[in-house]
Amino acid sequence: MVPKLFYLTIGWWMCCYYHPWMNVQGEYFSSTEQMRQLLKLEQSLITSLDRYIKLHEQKIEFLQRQRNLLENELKKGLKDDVEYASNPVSAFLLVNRLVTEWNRIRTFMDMDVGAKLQNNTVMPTDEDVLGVVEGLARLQDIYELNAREMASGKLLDRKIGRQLKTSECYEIGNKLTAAKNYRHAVNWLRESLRLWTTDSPGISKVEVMNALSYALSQQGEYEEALEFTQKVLKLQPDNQRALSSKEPLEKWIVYKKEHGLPPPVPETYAKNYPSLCRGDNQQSAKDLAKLRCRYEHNRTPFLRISPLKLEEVNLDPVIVVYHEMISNKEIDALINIAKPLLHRSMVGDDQKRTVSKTRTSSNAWLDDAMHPVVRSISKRTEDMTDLAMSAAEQLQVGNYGVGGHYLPHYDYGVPEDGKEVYPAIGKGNRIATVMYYLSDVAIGGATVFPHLGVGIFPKKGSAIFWYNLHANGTVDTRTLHGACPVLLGSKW
Ligand SMILES: O=C(O)CCC(=O)C(=O)O
Ligand SMILES: [Fe+2]
Repeated sequence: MVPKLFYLTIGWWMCCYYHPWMNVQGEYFSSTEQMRQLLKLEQSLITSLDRYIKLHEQKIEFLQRQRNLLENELKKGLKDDVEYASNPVSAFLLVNRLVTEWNRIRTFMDMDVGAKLQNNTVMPTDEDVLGVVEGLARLQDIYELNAREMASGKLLDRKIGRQLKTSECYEIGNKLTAAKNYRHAVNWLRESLRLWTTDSPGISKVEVMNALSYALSQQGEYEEALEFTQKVLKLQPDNQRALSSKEPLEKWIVYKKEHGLPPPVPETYAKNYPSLCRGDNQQSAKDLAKLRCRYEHNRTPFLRISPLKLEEVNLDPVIVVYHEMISNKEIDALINIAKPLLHRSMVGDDQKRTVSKTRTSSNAWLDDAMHPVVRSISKRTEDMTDLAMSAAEQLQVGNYGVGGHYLPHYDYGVPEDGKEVYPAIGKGNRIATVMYYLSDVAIGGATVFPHLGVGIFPKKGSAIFWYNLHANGTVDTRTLHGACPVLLGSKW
């Protein structure tokens, strides 16, 4: 007799997980803070997968027990099948088993265990993958990093990670190809091929060579592309991808010989920008000799009690650094207030604000009313600049992740004739900028002024100040400035 175990409805796998803290909105790649959420997401996916596996194991165990009971019954029948089949009671049991019990088993087998892979957090998207890969290519450009060194886990002579595997280099190369960044794709695919051994899991040499051939061809390197295609065909004469690219490559080689090709367009940056990012200050020795450090102690009553440590960085236009302007405690408070408000930074004016590759960071706007620390920073900024904060915008907190940057730009706006610059704010143009560094950055992340040859590296607690406009209110184009990509660390 088969016990009616199936009647015990399987309530124990009806459960639901929910992590309220995991509800970040997309665009993870734009800051370290958002990327950090992804580690939490992965952790919860693992927990959820564990649960799913466990429930499946329980389901299998249960089915196994049922199977054994049914088999015992069957064995009894087979022992004397004629008798079993002709006995009205056992005949009933047989038919009943097949109709009822086996149906239950079938239903049970199809039953969901009630656990799904949890993704109540917004999963990162292809756009995030692209963002990270573009950030990586940008870092390679600006900091002159080659794929082989990066793959070995080194960053400018610092060991920061493990050696990458052939499949990981292949992944990066492929994503760069998808981003049409063939120059970097070629280098990563070459590295993948160099690292390839017969033990490399998950990736065949043929796949790498095909990918490399394609990226090379997109760079106009048809000859080498063809060499790889031919190597593929030697290993796999019927490889479809190689077969279909061979002929076009041969044609392109002939075309290139006859007509030549336009040179590839290199990534262009404002003059001096990459070298300033790498730390090559370009002020003349004569200009540097005029710069001073001093205490500012007599402009306001507050400064008498608490003088400010000022370092001149440039005299015309004036750029200064104030040291030790904000305490670690205040920084922690500001960051904590900003964290839940962070979203992808925009560019443009009030009329048209958009997400742009020229600025990859996250930011949040804080109002004085939100917290005493915001008010106190506003007050301090007033003491520092001698400018009234009544005409200032809210405090903006920004966070850049690895590869995050802000290409050279002006902080002032240039309105159409007769129009207000920032109508939504209605306070005229941005006279000056004050920027507090709320973190150190392990490598990179400088604020640079390409026209002036000035580069300032973030130092936690210091603040920089400059005027965007001349004293007569016209714009000062020498204030072009940008935030270099963060190479290692998180910039606040
Ligand atoms: O992060 C920096 O170093 C510069 C930021 C900046 O220029 C801006 O937010 O306007
Ligand atoms: Fe700026």
